[in-house]
Amino acid sequence: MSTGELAAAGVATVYEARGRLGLIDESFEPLLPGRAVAGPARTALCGQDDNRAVHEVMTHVRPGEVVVLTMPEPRPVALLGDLLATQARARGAAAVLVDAAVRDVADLRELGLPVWTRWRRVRGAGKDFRGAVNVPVTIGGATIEPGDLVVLDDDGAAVVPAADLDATVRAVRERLAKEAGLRKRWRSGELSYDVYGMRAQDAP
Ligand SMILES: O=C([O-])CC(=O)C(=O)O
Ligand SMILES: [Mg+2]
Repeated sequence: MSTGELAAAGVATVYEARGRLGLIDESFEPLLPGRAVAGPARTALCGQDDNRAVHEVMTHVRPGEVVVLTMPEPRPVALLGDLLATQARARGAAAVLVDAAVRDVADLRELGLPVWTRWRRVRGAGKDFRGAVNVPVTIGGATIEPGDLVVLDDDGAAVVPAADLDATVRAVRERLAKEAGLRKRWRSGELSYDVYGMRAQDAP
């Protein structure tokens, strides 16, 4: 399976298939709604309100990666705008996940690189603190190690540890098959309330 298969399955399915693990439990706005992406994480933990580490992490980005940006206390400060995103795009990044703000939103959309962000805000970041790149980061209660698979869609974001990828792929395929079977039944008019025995249980 390709990471594309996990992207197509979607965040909710990947999370459920893993037994409700790996949810990045935070609200993100997809600047390009409708896009679904999965790719290995390339991480930067910025200094507080500072994006020097974003400049540095661009030197590491490889094609297909999801660039993950955070800072010690996420705040609506713009870590990324069109100039930095243009570098990510040129290096072949699949997406950027920003646990802070972005700006130049119209240009980011024009660029076509899908960006998920916690806030849109113009307030600029400093360039004074090195921060750290290629380190584990924690976002929305989930720890993302560099190289872990990050899945993004209109629902939000989830992470799959690199070591769990094969097992996750199997579990996702099973879940998709199960959901396809259920969808067929619900389409034909059957009701989960009956099929799952809830009506019988709730009967007086
Ligand atoms: O320069 C910055 O700090 C962020 C920005 O607006 C850009 O990348 O275009
Ligand atoms: Mg800018």
